[in-house]
Amino acid sequence: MQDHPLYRSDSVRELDRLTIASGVAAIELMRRAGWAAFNWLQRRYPEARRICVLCGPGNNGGDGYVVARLAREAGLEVQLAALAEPRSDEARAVAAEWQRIGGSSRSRLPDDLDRADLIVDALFGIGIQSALREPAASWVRAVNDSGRPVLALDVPSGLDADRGCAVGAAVQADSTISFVGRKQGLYTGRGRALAGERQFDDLGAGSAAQSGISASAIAIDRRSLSAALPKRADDAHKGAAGHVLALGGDLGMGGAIRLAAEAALRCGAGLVSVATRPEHVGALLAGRPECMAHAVPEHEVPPADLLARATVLAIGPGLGRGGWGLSMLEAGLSAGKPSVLDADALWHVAQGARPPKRAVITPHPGEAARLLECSVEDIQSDRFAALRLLAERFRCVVLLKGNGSLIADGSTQDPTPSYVVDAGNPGLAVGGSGDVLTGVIAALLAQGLAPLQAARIGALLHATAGDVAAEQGQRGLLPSDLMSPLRQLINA
Ligand SMILES: NC(=O)C1=CN([C@@H]2O[C@H](COP(=O)(O)OP(=O)(O)OC[C@H]3O[C@@H](n4cnc5c(N)ncnc54)[C@H](O)[C@@H]3O)[C@@H](O)[C@H]2O)[C@H](O)CC1
Ligand SMILES: [K+]
Repeated sequence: MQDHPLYRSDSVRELDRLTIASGVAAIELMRRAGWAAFNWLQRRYPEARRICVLCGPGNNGGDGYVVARLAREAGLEVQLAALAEPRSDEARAVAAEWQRIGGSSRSRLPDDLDRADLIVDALFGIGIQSALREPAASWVRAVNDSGRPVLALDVPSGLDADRGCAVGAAVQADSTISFVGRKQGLYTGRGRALAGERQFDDLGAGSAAQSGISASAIAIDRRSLSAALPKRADDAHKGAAGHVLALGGDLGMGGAIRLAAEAALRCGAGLVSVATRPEHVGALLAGRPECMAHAVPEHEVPPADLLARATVLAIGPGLGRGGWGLSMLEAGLSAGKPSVLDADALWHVAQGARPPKRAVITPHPGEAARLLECSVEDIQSDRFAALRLLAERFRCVVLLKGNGSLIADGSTQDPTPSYVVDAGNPGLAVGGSGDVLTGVIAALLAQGLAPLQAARIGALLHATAGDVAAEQGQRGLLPSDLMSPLRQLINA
């Protein structure tokens, strides 16, 4: 599995401290950071000639002085502006090395920032915990307004490296190179967007695991897929891959349950049944005859023998918030089977319905806000904290959707790490995309994956399919466009 451990800033500081205690001088770490950043600069921006390095008062700024010196020694045209004098001994030392080779440092932002080929953001790293004060905030806004590519050192300045949010102004980076430990806040929410392309260098620091420092989360990407997918035996028969029963599709929302059912088929479920409004049965069978469709009129529930035959339930796509939807949900929950609860099923959960232990709930930030009785801003201001609260409250597997979806398992006593899906793009933020995800996870549950694994791999599969589909453009990406890449990836 290509899993990357992610850390909170305090753990990275501890690793930093242990590395220094092991005999690597702090200035040596800073020089290594500068070297790693300059090497990345040369690889990623080979055409850049005019570099503007912006240094802050802390050690992030120190990294910037090293980059400026290396760039000047390599013959690039380098301007350096310092927000304030460097504060630590090591930052002062590398600033002196910059001056020794003739480098100057102005205290005002260059007024020709927009003529730089590249801006190096060495203003702030993991040392901020609140909205940037002035003049830092104005410098950050000027950087973003310049329209020039930005290489951020360690963390885009202004971003909270633990929560993945920016309370005030924050740099929009083209790429970010982080040091020593990957910061969790760069992998989800706004942090994933602000970081741009991420690069990492451990600076030769000891591995966190060896130092007893535990990861706060684990990032999984498409390279994790093939090892984790359920394998199909050569003599497999359709019953071996389970039977998904999808419940939903209230009046006017027949497409949602169709998308979930088709995604379940495309991801290898052996049998897929749909229980939906009578009005949708004809169209559903015409469009996807591989499904079995059962009409559930008003005031009725899915037949007991159908619920008994299903191995997995997918409840929620187009379910609606009325009595019909609630009775469908209650019938499904009474079956006590591994279930995926999404969309309006979560609305009913917010009203008091309880997910079973072997459930996966898949709220987007708005649904999470309703479940936790807070605002969407609260959710997005610390997605990791929101995930833990949801897992603890509902005691099941939670998939918090969004840029860098998060997964945690609240059904066990011992806390499992949070998983971060390092894939996906804004093209997936369209109606129907969540219905497809519900079908994907249901298919993996039906093929025997445990709820946590089905949620992790299902979310990764769905996001990666979105990245494949987005190769033809993010705009106009329809959830139906995911079906073909899903089929390719599930057979990878
Ligand atoms: N282990 C590693 O990852 C390595 C880290 N290095 C670099 O060092 C920084 C962390 O340095 P630190 O001095 O602790 O913090 P910053 O450089 O981020 O700056 C903090 C600086 O900023 C001032 N400040 C704090 N809050 C605000 C605010 N809201 N508005 C304005 N100013 C603020 C505060 O006074 C501090 O002086 C890390 O990110 C790496 O880049 C090592 O060099 C390599 C190993
Ligand atoms: K920075």
